[in-house]
Amino acid sequence: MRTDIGNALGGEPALTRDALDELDADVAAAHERIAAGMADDEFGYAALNLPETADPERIRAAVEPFADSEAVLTVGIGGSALGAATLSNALASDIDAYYLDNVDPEHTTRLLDSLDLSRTAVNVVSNSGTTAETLSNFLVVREAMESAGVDWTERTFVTTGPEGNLRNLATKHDLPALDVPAGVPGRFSVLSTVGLAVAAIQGHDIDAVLAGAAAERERLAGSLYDSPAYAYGATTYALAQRGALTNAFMPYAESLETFAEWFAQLWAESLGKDGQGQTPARALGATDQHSQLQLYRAGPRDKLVTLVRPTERADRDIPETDLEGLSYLGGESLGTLLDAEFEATEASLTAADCPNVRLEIDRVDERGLGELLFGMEAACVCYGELADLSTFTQPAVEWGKKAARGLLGGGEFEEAEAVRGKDRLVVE
Ligand SMILES: O=P(O)(O)OC[C@H]1O[C@H](O)[C@H](O)[C@@H](O)[C@@H]1O
Repeated sequence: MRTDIGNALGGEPALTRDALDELDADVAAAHERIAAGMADDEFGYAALNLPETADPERIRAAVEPFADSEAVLTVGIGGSALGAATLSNALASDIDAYYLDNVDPEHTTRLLDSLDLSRTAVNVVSNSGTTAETLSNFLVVREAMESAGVDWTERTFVTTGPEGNLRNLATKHDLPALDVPAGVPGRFSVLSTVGLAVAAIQGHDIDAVLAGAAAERERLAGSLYDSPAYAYGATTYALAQRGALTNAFMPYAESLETFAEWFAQLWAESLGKDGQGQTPARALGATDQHSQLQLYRAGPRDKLVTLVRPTERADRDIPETDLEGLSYLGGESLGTLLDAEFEATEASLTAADCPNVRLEIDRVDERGLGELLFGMEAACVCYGELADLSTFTQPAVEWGKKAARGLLGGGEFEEAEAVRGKDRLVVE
């Protein structure tokens, strides 16, 4: 992974060389903390050890019974779905991957009606084993399998922590079970059983994903000048301090669209606390040049734009044409055009003094994805250390989970009851 920072903000370099050197001293301290956490496999920091500690053999062995599937359906939400979806949506496979994360009944019904459940592997993923959306969706899927005459116990495996309803279910029905490694929060779990099982079923090279991540891990050092991951984490933090409170994450590759979703969870849930954080916005190049870019370039000066691209891709020529005004396109390729759009957006942002960061990998393949995934995780942890945040907790999300359970009668939650309907304006 390469990080290339366009360091303008409102006409001046946002980060002078002196400011960067000062920041670098803080990065050295942050790295010391991170390295100590990794050495002790502390909660959260343990995720940065996954390139070494994940066991691809074990993952492949666990999913082997499902190799004959024509599709794999993951039931999970948040960090229990987005990592796997990032990989499966980035890489082509003959085995289709589907995700049930939301509990939208129309979507669930439509999806289940479209699948041949007798040829589908079902992967139920929940670290806690208690998440209402996941367990509800699982019960619905199980019923659909039974109705279709499919023995659900033959086609289901779970990925979960040591305790909880899902673990009990796996034990009761003797389902194959993969363990969520200890100390790895959901949004940092893509390089574990949670993110890699689907990729393994789809025949992707999960060793290469881990090798890409390991290469980026090797480059974590006490200086932002030596580590593309820390360079990204430290400069996004410093730019946020200077007012760039939104980070528009804009890959120039259709295959990385879900990556932006995964990034949004990582950034929002890890860093959005104590009145701090940087709002992740999801965009896609070149499509969103024709919609969101107007705001990024000319709207409030509270943003940075992260442009992401592979430097190599399978290309496709644009046919020659004698259509008037279009001859400049003939003989070019779609890839050349996309690259020109990328460079033009970068120039456009720089010309308007909008900070922008370029992240590049060689290719959208297993290795490149491993680099980018690990790079963003390490960047996020670095940002969290610099901002003195508890990167690996999500109290605001827990509040909502408890409230939903309380409102459904699954437990008391007076705080939610107390504010229901408070200070609202209803217009009918
Ligand atoms: O894996 P689970 O325990 O089901 O949790 C799924 C998701 O639940 C919550 O929303 C957490 O904030 C997420 O970080 C987590 O990924």
